[in-house]
Amino acid sequence: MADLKLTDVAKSYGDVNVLRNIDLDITSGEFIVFVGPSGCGKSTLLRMIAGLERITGGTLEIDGQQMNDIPPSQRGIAMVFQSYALYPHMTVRDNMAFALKIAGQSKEQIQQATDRAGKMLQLTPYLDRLPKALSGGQRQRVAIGRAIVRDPKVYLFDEPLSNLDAALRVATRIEIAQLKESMPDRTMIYVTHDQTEAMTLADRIVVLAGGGIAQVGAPLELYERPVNEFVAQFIGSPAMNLLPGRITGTGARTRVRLDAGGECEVAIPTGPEDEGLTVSLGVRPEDMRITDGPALFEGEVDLTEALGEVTLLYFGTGLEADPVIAKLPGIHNKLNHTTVRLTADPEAMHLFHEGNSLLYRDNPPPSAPRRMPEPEGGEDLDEIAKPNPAR
Ligand SMILES: Nc1ncnc2c1ncn2[C@@H]1O[C@H](COP(=O)(O)OP(=O)(O)OP(=O)(O)O)[C@@H](O)[C@H]1O
Repeated sequence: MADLKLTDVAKSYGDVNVLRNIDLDITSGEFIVFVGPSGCGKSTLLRMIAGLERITGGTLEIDGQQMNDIPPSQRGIAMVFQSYALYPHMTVRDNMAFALKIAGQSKEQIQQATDRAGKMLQLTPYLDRLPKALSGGQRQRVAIGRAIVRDPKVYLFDEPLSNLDAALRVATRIEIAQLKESMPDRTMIYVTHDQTEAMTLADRIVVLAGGGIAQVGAPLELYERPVNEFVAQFIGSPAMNLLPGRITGTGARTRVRLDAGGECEVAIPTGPEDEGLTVSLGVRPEDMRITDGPALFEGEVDLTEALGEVTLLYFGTGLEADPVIAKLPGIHNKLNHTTVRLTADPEAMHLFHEGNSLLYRDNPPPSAPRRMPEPEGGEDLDEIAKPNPAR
């Protein structure tokens, strides 16, 4: 068992508030991923859970026991760092055994634990090597092995794959997913900048922004039903297009006229009072397709990027929405500098008013935070994670 409960957790360094109002319930066995822009406090939050940073407000409980003042070694937690943090003069086995020796375990216990971890991580042939004789991926596996031998209740990973090249990243990501499957009752919390890691590893993603939580939810919930423009643009790559417009027809489906000229229908219900409301139409690049019929957007392609399986088309609109991006399956570099008409399915589009999704107006998701962070320190954060849309 390893349930974690964070209640109103805050962190400040002197006068600088880095995190505030963090409420989060993590259930035993969950794989939680923290994402958010650089400097939003992901590592700080992880380090507070580990006990490496003092919690300056609120409480952290693990299995019902308050942990604020419990030293890291007594929290039942192990942390894996981006930098591996291996002892260069010790063999792989000694690196993994180190914490167990300090804890006074017997030789047999240590041998058993390191053999087991070596086997789980396919490190058995390397147990007598020094870290310098290992690849980056193998070193990171040793770092994970050091955590495993201690058999913690909670694993914390701080960008563990970011020093690896692309192919090793994929291989090690899959190993971490398999590791989680082999330890279903262990809780894992993972910080990353990598969308693929977040989307594929997480049971739930926590999007941090502006010192607070913008949304918590299953990866596809955040992708399909973002609560606000910030989450909509943060999850998914390239980011969701946001096209300014106005509601011109209401009902079970909503009609929108875009400032750039196009028109479309969105499968989100609105009432007569919404007539004329200014909105942003959210369309993911991968949901756009070329049409001969009515278009929601028409423009000249400024640039194409053919990536093989998909082609990205970039359009300048002269509006705030620049550039509008479409992601089409296949190779379409001949479309460069041609005029293209684009549409998308009504079910695939989103509507935001003053930054917040109209989808949640009368029906806030349980994952949306109860209290929103106040913007602070001159950061332009007031559009992030507001309560449900005010009209
Ligand atoms: N010891 C410290 N003293 C003052 N400010 C700090 C200290 N440590 C971190 N910060 C600040 O706290 C904020 C959050 O830092 P943190 O490293 O947690 O962000 P992050 O989201 O993990 O960033 P990144 O994605 O770039 O790794 C940053 O603005 C950082 O400058």
